Amino acid sequence: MRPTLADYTHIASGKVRDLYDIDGESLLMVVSDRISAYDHVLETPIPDKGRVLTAMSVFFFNELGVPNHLAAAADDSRIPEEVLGRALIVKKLTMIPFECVARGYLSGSALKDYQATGSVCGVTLPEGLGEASRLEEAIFTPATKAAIGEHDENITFEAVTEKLGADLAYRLRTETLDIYLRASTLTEARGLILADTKFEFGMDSGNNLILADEVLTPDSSRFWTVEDYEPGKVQPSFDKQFVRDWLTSPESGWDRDSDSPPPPLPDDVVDATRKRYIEAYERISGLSFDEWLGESA
Ligand SMILES: CCOC(=O)Cn1cc(-c2ncnc(N)c2C#N)cn1
Repeated sequence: MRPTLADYTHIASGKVRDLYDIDGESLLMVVSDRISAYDHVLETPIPDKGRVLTAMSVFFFNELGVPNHLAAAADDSRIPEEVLGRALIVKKLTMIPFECVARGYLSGSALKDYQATGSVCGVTLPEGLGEASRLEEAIFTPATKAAIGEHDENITFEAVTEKLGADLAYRLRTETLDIYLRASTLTEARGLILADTKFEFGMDSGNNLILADEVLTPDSSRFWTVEDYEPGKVQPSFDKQFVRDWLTSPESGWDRDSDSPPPPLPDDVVDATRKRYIEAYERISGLSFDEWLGESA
């Protein structure tokens, strides 16, 4: 008989994930079907999104072979039935208070910083770059962990060094870029560009650096298709473009610049988005989502 979520102590919530304490040493990371767009968490869930993103993290944790916070199998008996397939038992760590971001392409806040200063997180880039430019080599662009609703703030490697010391800062940069390079090579061979991604690390009781949080999911990364890649313009988001296009179409009746919340999504946008998440997982992992744990929504 599996426990229920009520048996665990809720300790934190993000936009789409919730964290529970199991026994002081292990946590339960629960991934919901919620989706965010334009800084809003939408009222319409995407069925199976939580299960797909959990399956993607598990695939990469296994594929990468670096020390990570997974503390049990995805079907461990301590995982409640209601979240089976979209929840993982993880080792409780002392989290490092920085987002460790690797970027192989220029987009988002990094592009804004580059356009303003010619550099990103103190890293000077060549002149003449624009939206979605591929960087000669991937860069480490750490950021502070913003509260919900706020944006992470890009900071310099020196600021990380000042806070954590040179050794740990250097290890974070090296680990982040190594994992990015390996993951982006794998995804690109399967037709998907990993433009950038965000890792979180923690320290265990043995003072070992451990890869934590979710890894290499569409929520923590930008994925574009190799086929449609065209530098110089905003690339379609592999997973969220149907949602973004509908929300900014006259059909939605929503004004992105207003304070009003986005309207509910139509079924066809929900279904197309659900299919994109599954496609991303199956193309990257080579596995069938039908084989993944839990009940399809
Ligand atoms: C609720 C959504 O926010 C997060 O999951 C971010 N977060 C992670 C932790 C964490 N804390 C201790 N040990 C861990 N293994 C982890 C992990 N992952 C705390 N916040």
